[in-house]
Amino acid sequence: MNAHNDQPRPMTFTAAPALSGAIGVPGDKSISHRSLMLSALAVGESRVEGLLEGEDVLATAAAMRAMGADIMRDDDGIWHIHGVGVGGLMQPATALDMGNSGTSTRLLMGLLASHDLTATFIGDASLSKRPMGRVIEPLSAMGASFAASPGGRLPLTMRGLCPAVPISYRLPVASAQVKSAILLAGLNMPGQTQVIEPVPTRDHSERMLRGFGADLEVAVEADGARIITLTGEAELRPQSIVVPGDPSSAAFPMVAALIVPGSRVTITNVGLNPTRAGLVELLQEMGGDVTVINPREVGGEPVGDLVIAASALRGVDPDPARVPSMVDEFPIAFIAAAMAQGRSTFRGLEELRVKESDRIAVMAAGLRAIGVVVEELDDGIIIEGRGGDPLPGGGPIATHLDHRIAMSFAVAGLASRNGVTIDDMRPVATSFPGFAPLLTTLGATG
Ligand SMILES: O=C(O)C1=C[C@@H](OP(=O)(O)O)[C@@H](O)[C@H](O)C1
Ligand SMILES: C=C(OP(=O)(O)O)C(=O)O
Repeated sequence: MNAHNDQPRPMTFTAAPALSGAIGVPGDKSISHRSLMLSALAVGESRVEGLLEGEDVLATAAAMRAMGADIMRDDDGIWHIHGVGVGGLMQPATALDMGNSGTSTRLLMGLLASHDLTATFIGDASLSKRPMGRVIEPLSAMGASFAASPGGRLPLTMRGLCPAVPISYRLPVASAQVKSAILLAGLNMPGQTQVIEPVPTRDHSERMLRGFGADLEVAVEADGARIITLTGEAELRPQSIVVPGDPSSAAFPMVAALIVPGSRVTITNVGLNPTRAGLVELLQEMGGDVTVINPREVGGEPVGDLVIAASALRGVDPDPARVPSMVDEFPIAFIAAAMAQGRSTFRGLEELRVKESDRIAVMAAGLRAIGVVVEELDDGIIIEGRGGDPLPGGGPIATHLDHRIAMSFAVAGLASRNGVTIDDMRPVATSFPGFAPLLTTLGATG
């Protein structure tokens, strides 16, 4: 968004002394988007504490305001949202600028598909390359119509239909964004909307829809497939929401603490929903000393504090079945693998090619640039671990407008001999404002 209009902001991260201290990370991005969207559909005032104030979430806030919700932040950092009721969104006067955010785009396409309005979605160069056909297809079956750029991409204009037609849809790709788009569309139509997910993906939409009072049921089949049924013409009640810290953001200081010798770091208030916690498990399997303390529930989500101590890591071959539970954490997991003893083989990662960047190709190029031996596969990567030897370092790493690439190589720099230069740190503001200063509070030099 606006940060992308000025000049690239390169930065070099260098070998850090042992990291230490206790930190918190900003609010969960997925839950923050959904908090704003669902609050905007409830009649009355909702209150959100701990909302992620990153560019992606601010794009969602701006879109909801443009369609009639009253959204303000008070001086204590609490967000207050006065919703318009299910079906009450207004025609936006101008194009909705989704910036870099796939979640904003796909969830809002769903939300608007069952409203009698026309909306145009635009985004930055990264978002404009990402496939929207995966939501256009089911939403078209519900009656919405689309004029998209070639390949089903942004900019696109959609015309919603009210009343729309409920569908039963089996997800062809494991995607919480597609699942959520369909469920959000289902709120404003008569009858039952059903999504069948063969592989479970993050379930924040289900938890939160229920929390706001929607009639939503989940049945689990013998083969593990989940059948989610939402009854439409829902009435949502305003809520008071506390957003837990984002496990996808905690991933970066977590790996930093494991790979910088002598480190011991505590990260408080981290969301540990099992559909999101795959990285913690993977790092433990690699020999990482990661302990969860004070497990508790915050706002309907499991949360805990993580205590991490530097560890000698071992290579892994993770089961592709766990990919959805850590889909955004692979770039930083690759950095952990680069420091481990032995080879790691990651497979089943084809979805990584359609994130903010092609995360397989971009990570492979970046790892090579800092002296790691890798082999890129169609659906993954093989990484030859350095057995704890510092990474040689180098750069500048091309981040391609991808926040997670920038943060992954920043962490690599902390365990490098000669430092790692990132070509542009601006994208980090989409999900983790304050990332570099937070590393500095742990003792990193940048
Ligand atoms: O639903 C969500 O909030 C998200 C779902 C995932 O995307 P996919 O549904 O494309 O896997 C994830 O990569 C993204 O960061 C957030
Ligand atoms: C893939 C991501 O987000 P989005 O799809 O919302 O752009 C991410 O944050 O890693």
